[in-house]
Order: sequence, then structure tokens, then C-alpha cells
Amino acid sequence: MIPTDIGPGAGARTDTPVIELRDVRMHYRSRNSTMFRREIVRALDGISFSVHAGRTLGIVGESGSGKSTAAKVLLGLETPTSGEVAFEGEVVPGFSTAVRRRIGRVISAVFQDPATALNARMTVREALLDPMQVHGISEPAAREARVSELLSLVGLPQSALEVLPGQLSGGQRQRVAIARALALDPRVIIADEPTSALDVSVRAQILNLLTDLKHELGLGMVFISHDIQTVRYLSDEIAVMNGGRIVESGPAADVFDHPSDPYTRSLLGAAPTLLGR
Ligand SMILES: Nc1ncnc2c1ncn2[C@@H]1O[C@H](COP(=O)(O)OP(=O)(O)OP(=O)(O)O)[C@@H](O)[C@H]1O
Repeated sequence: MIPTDIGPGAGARTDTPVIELRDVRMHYRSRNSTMFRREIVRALDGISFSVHAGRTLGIVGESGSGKSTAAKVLLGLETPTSGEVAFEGEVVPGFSTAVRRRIGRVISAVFQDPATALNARMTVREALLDPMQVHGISEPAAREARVSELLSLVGLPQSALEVLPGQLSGGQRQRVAIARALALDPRVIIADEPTSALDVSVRAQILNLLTDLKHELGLGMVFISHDIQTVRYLSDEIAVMNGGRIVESGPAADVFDHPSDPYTRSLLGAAPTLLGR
């Protein structure tokens, strides 16, 4: 049984993956199903990978390949149809509320659109305090100090504290969303298309910020994108997904320099596209 009363990372060995998926399947009833015809979507069809502190795993694949579903399983938001999820070396016996809370303290997420991730009526200060209040972390004074620290970590001035998200630029909003994701001092951040909703001019700044934070804080990262060049820039290891499966994985340099799967080659533009394969 996973203990729920200890702090993030406590007892975990550094060489133990923070989280690991083993032959995970996630099957949904298709949205095209009717009363007479039940169709199943194999969003994940037997995938395995592990996420380590201090390393970035890039997950790349076209729309519908199962990337976001993998993220939801990692975050404990979906219970897989079959397979195992091991969290800090122990197989998760079931996704009870206590287990989800524990995962939520150690793994957090940054999504595509910071405008929807942040509550429009909460100031930046409130948005950053919120996760600490929800999880009952520290005393009020320590929380306030942490809020200031978080702003500095993501390169925002303290004057941003009393501002509402709508008064910020898209890039600044994503910085706030990243600061919020860091509030509980997680070991892993799942970044699901974190730059796709941003202006091209600020994308590189956000990618650089994520890379700096990974090194500074020793964070594990799962970086999800349909854009293989962005994934190449950030990742230590890569998993290429197609149709709910990992068709190729390994160290980033190997996958990019010597892609063995035709689908990876098509993503890299070295072969005709194999959409629908
Ligand atoms: N709750 C659900 N019910 C039914 N089908 C679903 C559900 N969630 C996802 N799917 C289906 O599972 C497949 C994988 O979806 P998923 O969102 O994981 O892909 P993705 O690679 O993240 O795509 P995108 O880049 O467009 O977000 C798709 O066919 C999708 O329609």
C-alpha cells in the first residue's frame, strides 16, 4: 500500500523512477458508439516507460496518438483499463483519493492554454497560494515567502502578485501556470504542449525556462508535443507514439540520428507521411 502521510519523494531512491507505466492499456467507449453498436478506442494499447528525476522524457506523436491520455494516467486522473503504474517504486494498487493526492504532490502539470488553466478571478498571488492551501502545506507566512520565491523562479517581477491573469501576456500567463505547478515542490512536471497556444516569439523563452528549471531543481519532466523538433531540443529520452503504442523509444540522439521506425522517419520528414498507419 502506498503511504499517504509522508512528504514528496521521502524514502525514494534517486535511481528509482518517480513513476513508471508497465504495459498500460486505456480503452474508451468510442464517442461514435450507438445503442446497438459499441466501439472501443484503444487510446493506449500496451505502453511502458519510466520517468526519472532530473531527466526529460519527450513523448511525440500526431493528434490522437494517445499522448494526453498517457499524461492523464501519469497524473492519476485516469485509471488504466489494464497494466501497472508504479509510483516511487511501488505498484499503485488503485487510484483512491488518497493515492491521487499523493501523486498530485509529487507530479504536477502545465497544459497548453494558461488562460484556461488559471482562474480568471484569482490574482497571481491567490493562484500560487491555492495549491499550498488545498494540500495544507506550511504556515501562512511560509506560504507567502514561497509565492515570492516561485515568482522569481519563473522570472516574473514581484509587482505581478496582485495582477489578474487577463492583465498578463500569454507568455507571462504560462510563467504563472509553471510557477503554480512548482508550488508543491514536485519531482516531476508533465508539460503537455506547453507552448502551442503561445506566440512564436515567446515559445523559445518558455522552453528555455523549463530547461533551466529542470537543471536548477533537478526536476523530471515529461514533455509532450506533436512537434518533433521541439521535443528534440528538450529531451534526454524520446518515446514516439502512434495509435496508442510506442513505436520507437530510446536516447534522444539515437532516435533522431538513427530512427528505426518508418513512422518516426515520417515525423522527421525523412519519409512520406504515414498518417493512419
Ligand atoms: N474520454 C474519452 N472518451 C473516448 N475517447 C477518448 C477519450 N479521451 C481520448 N479519447 C480518444 O483516444 C485517442 C487518443 O486521444 P489523446 O487525446 O490521448 O491523443 P493525443 O495524442 O493527445 O491527441 P492531441 O494531440 O490531439 O491532444 C483519440 O482517438 C481520442 O479521440
